[in-house]
Amino acid sequence: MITVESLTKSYGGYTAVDHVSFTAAPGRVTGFLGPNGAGKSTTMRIMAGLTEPSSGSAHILGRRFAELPNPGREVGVLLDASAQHAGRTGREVLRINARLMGLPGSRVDEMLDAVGLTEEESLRRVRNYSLGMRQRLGIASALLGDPEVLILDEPANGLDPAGIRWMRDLLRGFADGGGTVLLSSHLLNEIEVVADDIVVIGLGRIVASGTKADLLASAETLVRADDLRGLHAALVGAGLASTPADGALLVSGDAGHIGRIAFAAGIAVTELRAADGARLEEMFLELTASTAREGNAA
Ligand SMILES: Nc1ncnc2c1ncn2[C@@H]1O[C@H](COP(=O)(O)OP(=O)(O)OP(=O)(O)O)[C@@H](O)[C@H]1O
Repeated sequence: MITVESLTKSYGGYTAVDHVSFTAAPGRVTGFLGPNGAGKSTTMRIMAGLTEPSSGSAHILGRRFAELPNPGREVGVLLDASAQHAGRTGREVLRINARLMGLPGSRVDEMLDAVGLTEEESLRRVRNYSLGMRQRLGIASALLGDPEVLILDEPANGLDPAGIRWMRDLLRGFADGGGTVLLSSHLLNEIEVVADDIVVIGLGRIVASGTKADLLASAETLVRADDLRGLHAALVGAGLASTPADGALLVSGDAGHIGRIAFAAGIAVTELRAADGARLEEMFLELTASTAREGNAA
């Protein structure tokens, strides 16, 4: 469990994180979504004890990071995959971390295997790793101590589609085993495929949070029919707002009501479903645009 309460971080006069509150629950993958510069990394750095908050708190398993008796055994953190020692081999990086945590050397092989780094790759120096390989190594480091909580900042960066799928399965398995996963991304699609809960941040403030199902649920229904014009007229005639969109209509009304109006008008419907994603995607696009206007977009 991660609990963030009214967390605020100011740099000079600039508030990078502004009264941020949310929880990430065990057994669930929580996606931390926001455009570039929204405050995701700052929030996660505070969670991992690397940055002091100006006010508010972040607790992992009920304690601040600095108060955790053996942090690596309780929380696995991946903040910047490129920050690993470039002159060491991947295997050395893991071996040193394992020793620091009092873990047997066999754990290193288990983790290399779990993240799909081969024996030969593990003997290369990290400076010669691709970004995707660094991410895998970073995830191996985070998992090494068999923690209950994972905090991963943009772990999908640099992974190819097969790698993203692998990571999704890995995080799903971790959460299904009772673990807490918080992962950040600036890409809605990345979060959408893996998260159970989503926290959206923009310009340092939480702008939405909830289950993915709730956030993706839309008040609108998408409907298609061969006679789209006729259906549009019938819906508008019945007092519903109907907007033509890409060979379909987006209608503010529930599917049953729309189906009955179509039936009464003698129009065969070819598709009728909740217009998923629209609300979150729109909100996220607006956020990205407003951030870009502030000149913060990377
Ligand atoms: N040490 C610092 N000094 C001054 N400003 C900072 C510092 N660290 C972060 N910021 C500012 O705080 C804001 C939030 O940055 P942060 O790295 O947390 O965003 P992010 O959501 O992780 O973005 P990205 O997706 O680009 O990684 C940015 O405007 C950034 O420039």
